[in-house]
Amino acid sequence: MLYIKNAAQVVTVSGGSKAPKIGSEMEQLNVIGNGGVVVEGDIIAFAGTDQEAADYVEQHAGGKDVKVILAEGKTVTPGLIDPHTHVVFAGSREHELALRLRGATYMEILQAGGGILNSANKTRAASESQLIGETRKRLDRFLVHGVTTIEAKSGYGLRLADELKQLRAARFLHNDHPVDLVSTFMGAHAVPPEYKSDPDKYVRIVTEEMIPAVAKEGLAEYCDVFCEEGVFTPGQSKTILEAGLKWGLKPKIHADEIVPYRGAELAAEIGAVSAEHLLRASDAGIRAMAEKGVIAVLLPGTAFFLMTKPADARKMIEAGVPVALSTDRNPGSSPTESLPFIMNLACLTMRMTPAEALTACTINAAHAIGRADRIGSIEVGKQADLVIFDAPNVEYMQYHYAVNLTETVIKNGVAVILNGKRTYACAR
Ligand SMILES: N=CN[C@@H](CCC(=O)O)C(=O)O
Ligand SMILES: [Zn+2]
Repeated sequence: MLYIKNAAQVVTVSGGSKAPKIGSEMEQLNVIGNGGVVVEGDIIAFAGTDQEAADYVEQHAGGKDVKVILAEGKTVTPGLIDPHTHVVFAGSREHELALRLRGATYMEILQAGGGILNSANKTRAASESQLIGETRKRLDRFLVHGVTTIEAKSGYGLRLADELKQLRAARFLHNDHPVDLVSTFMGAHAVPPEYKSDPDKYVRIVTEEMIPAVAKEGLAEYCDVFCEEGVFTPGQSKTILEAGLKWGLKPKIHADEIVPYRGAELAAEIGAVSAEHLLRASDAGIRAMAEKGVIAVLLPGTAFFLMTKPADARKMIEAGVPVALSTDRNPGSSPTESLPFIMNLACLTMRMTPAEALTACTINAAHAIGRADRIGSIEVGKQADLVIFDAPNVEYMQYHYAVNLTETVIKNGVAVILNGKRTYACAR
């Protein structure tokens, strides 16, 4: 039995397990002041005031060993969830930052054969074990920032064997690392150079060869596509996502990131689980997403790193679109594992409130990856994924920005980071 004792705040984010929180619900964190949480095995057994928690422990411990973690002056939240990453790749692309600072745009770099295609070359050349080693370090960093579950997309293989290699690396790490990974197939991340003159042929390879192979091996739950001018058209994107659906892969879409391209509209039309980026989404697209309950996964770190205006989170929340947040961890447009910093940016650059930002990184993020029945809130019976932040309240977490306040991380009932120190065998 594990007893987190006397926290300044236990921020449960309860009440959203059936449907994502929208509008003013995103503000409702259901905070317990002077709270306690009790974990039995890997499950949350009790959450309430510390007095109630102490009574629960007395009544239920029954001679069992009780490990107590003191949380005085601290804030306890659900484990943070990142619903959009491209974490499995080889190498890095720091030279592109210098190019962009000298005036090149992200899309110009891609169109010249760099960007995603640069990472694809490195990922194709890497062995599965090399990919696992590089990705493991990134997962270690996610964990020290309080992130206990992430979504992970393929899309740096861009040919069958290498897409499968990425997804198998993700599956291996899901079983081998404390962070849980939920996989998405994104063979349609870019058109590889060998199909530059015939992108439709590549679309056919994605739909007729890659999707069936990924589905048959059970390597992904979702299918995603980069629907963007100069990458995949809305028509090609629809074809790919419908092929995914036929094979049981639920649709997600990179939409309206660089230019308005009717991606939000397409997400609503095909009933996507989520549409991601949305920096240039149209008003009609936002309305359509709200009507269909499509989750907006917003990535303010990407706008920050690409030095451009972020998505209009306020408009989306006011329209009733459920909003989630993510790092977008990838080597080109967002090389960070700090989801807490993304929450800071959501407040400081998109005017989300501290409460909305936390909802967006917990229960709404859980819905975006189909896990809201098990994670995303502190409720009895849910998986014991919890974080203790060295902050007296949620507002403080967003105010003391760009600093890692994560102190202790409980994953499946085990303190994998305890007072800032890893307790599991890790890469470094
Ligand atoms: N925009 C497309 N894909 C990624 C970036 C991938 C990369 O640059 O390597 C994103 O979500 O930002
Ligand atoms: Zn992305």
